[in-house]
Amino acid sequence: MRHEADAPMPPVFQISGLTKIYRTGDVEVRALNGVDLTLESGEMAVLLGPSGSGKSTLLNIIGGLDRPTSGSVKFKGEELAGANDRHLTAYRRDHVGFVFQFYNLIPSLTAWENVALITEVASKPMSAGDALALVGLESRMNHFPAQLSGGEQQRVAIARAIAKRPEVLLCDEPTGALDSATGIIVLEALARVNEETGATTAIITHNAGIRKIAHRVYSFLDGRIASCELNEERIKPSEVSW
Ligand SMILES: Nc1ncnc2c1ncn2[C@@H]1O[C@H](COP(=O)(O)OP(=O)(O)OP(=O)(O)O)[C@@H](O)[C@H]1O
Repeated sequence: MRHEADAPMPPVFQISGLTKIYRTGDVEVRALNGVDLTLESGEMAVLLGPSGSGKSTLLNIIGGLDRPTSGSVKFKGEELAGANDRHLTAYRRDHVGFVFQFYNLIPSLTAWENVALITEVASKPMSAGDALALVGLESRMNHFPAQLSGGEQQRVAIARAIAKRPEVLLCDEPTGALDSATGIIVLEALARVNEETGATTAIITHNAGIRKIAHRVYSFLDGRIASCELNEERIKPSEVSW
């Protein structure tokens, strides 16, 4: 007899046949066209592909910000595709941290206050200080965003995203606005967060040089997955050639 404890853990995300069609008047855009994709617990995945290939659409759907037209999105075995607004809001609040290209920090609050704003409403957060220390900003906690570089502001945004201890960290072009040296520091922060918190991490990028820091790379083309590679050997962000 099989005991429950022996049952294999479902992947964090199991996505199959995912389609998203945007309709504006008579114009139809098939942003995703039958995507199958898996993300295992704790893995770091890079999503690569040209502009318009569907990467952000996929990230928004797995983050519960948008709904597919058809197909299945299972989060730890639970179907999200037909979830109502309330369910999706609870899912995002409890499980998902987002990092975007632009940091969206509140200018009148310090780094610590920007993070603490989130820890105040989360159920089992780490402290704002611990979250900022994880991204190497312990000495900048009392600075306002205008007193921080772009890379430091992005690290505050990462601290804010992970302070509630999400199981999933979704990053849409997190280094898109940064020069290479700063981008590498931000990737180092993401790799450290992934290792130390175990958050399953997906990073969208246009920069193919970043692919080798991931466990797995999904390449998008025209709303489909053109290829999926597993990296047998990963490189450190400091070894990325930009
Ligand atoms: N809200 C929307 N309404 C209509 N079309 C949309 C919408 N969002 C995205 N699209 C279209 O869907 C397609 C996929 O867009 P998506 O943003 O997912 O691509 P992407 O790979 O993330 O591109 P980029 O790298 O430029 O961000 C594009 O043709 C885009 O114009």
